[in-house]
Amino acid sequence: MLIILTGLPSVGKSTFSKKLAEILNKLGIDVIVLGSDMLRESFPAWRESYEEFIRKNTLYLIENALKEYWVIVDDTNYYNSMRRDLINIAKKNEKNYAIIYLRAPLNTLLQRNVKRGEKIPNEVIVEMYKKFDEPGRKYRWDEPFLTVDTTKEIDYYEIAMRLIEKSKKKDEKVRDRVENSISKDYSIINEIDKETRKIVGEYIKRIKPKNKEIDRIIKLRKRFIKNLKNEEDIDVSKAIIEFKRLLEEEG
Ligand SMILES: Nc1ncnc2c1ncn2[C@@H]1O[C@H](COP(=O)(O)OP(=O)(O)OP(=O)(O)O)[C@@H](O)[C@H]1O
Repeated sequence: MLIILTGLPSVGKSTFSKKLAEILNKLGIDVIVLGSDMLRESFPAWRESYEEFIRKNTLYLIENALKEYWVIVDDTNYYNSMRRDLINIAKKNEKNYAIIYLRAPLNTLLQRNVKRGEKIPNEVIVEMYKKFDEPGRKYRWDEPFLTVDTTKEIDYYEIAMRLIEKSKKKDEKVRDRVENSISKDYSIINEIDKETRKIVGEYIKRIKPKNKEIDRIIKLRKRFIKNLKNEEDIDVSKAIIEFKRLLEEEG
């Protein structure tokens, strides 16, 4: 299992990793916490030119560890491309993965950062906060398994149990198949949604109903789409015929 943490500096990723690893270890799971800071801090000084080496070798370490152990990635994983690289490692090795998004209000981050000596200037955190690529906002694959507010009490035991539960589920390939079929259903409903809007438009033009009746027709269409979402194996043409019949009968 690959646990991908993401969150801004000072949100509490290292604290969280350590505590979660301790609980998982107590529950009998061999787990290692890895992050790019391990390599970064092994250089006596920081240079931009080291960053590519650090990135590549952190991924290399993670992939090798994942073959044997659970891995918690203690990194900011600021861009969704970083999370995607990690997910690809999990998939390649047929392991489950879970993104855990740690969050806290900006003020809390700044206060914690000052308290630990402001190694990163507060202005940098403010800029990062503004631009942070929140997990799941753009892509479904990037959706967090859990979002943890680090200003509240964290139930590590509950989190560990949920991760163990997830690790027992079928591998990512099966999950991908399920996700693909969900997105297929979604695009079918979209198509029916568009088509029924057109039908309603033409119907209204033809019949010229009063305002009150128009409202009822609009509601009828909405209800039809809503009910469709609970159905399996939706057929576009059958659904359109059914909607036209409904409109003629109840419209
Ligand atoms: N849940 C929490 N409640 C209160 N303080 C916390 C919490 N988690 C972490 N802290 C404090 O916030 C500071 C930053 O924590 P930590 O090093 O775990 O953050 P981080 O997200 O790993 O930061 P970075 O990305 O810069 O390494 C530390 O001083 C830590 O004691």
